[in-house]
Amino acid sequence: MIFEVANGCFGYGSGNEILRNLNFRVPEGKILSVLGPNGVGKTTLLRCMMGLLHWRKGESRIDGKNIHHIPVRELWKRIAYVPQAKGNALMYTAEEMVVLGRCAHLGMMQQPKKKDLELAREAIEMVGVSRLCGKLCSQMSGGELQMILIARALTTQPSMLVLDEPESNLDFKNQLIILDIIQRLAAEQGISCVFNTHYPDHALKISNQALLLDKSGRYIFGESADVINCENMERSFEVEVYIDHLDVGGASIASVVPLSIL
Ligand SMILES: Nc1ncnc2c1ncn2[C@@H]1O[C@H](COP(=O)(O)OP(=O)(O)OP(=O)(O)O)[C@@H](O)[C@H]1O
Repeated sequence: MIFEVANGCFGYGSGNEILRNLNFRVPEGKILSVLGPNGVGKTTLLRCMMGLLHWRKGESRIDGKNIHHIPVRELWKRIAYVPQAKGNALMYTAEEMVVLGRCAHLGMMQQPKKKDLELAREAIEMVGVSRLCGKLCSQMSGGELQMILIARALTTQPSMLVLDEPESNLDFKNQLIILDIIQRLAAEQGISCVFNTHYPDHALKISNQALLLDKSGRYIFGESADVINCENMERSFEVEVYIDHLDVGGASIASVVPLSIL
């Protein structure tokens, strides 16, 4: 599946445009990271991309087709969204919450079948949180709920996974688990992934492409290593940035360090 935004413009209500003339494409099996300062419009961008908010101008396309011309159920079979883990801790157990990922695949009033439950359990195992199966989401920590929401998205078996700051709330190990899952889904199953992040190191580690927003409404889109450089990061975040590459066991790992406020 090829996902595309053509001339996307958005502002809330009658307010100023916060996203202006966005043009980018996510090819099948590629990973796009979205970066930018707090409040610049990253979550808004994800929501516009998926049609949860309407572009003022422009459109989102899947394989060349405006997503608003795709039936809703069909769309949510193809896209799975992991919102930030806050405010949606309903009275479901972890397992029930993850099975909800199968909703778009079930008919009206249809109960999940054995296969749906198996897929849910596989996803729970994949993210390594089987111990949480019977626990109520309302009684989970932010990080635990985040892992469950990611499992729910995997249960959908989407063509594209959209994640809003998937590593926030997570400890080092769980951050690596999630980054590894995203990389494997893309490489092994051709699933495209788009994720917002405040960790440029993570973007450089796993994303093929990056989209960097700044508060003036400008953006830079391209290969991650070209976009996430000192000059662009300094202009977007208004901080002095140092980028180093650590040689660890023959692998080069990028480290992006904020030095001082400009
Ligand atoms: N429903 C809304 N109505 C009006 N303005 C909104 C609404 N939701 C968000 N905004 C504003 O739009 C701007 C972009 O918000 P958004 O949540 O997309 O930013 P973000 O880049 O994801 O931020 P963060 O990094 O802090 O999560 C912010 O100024 C925010 O206050």
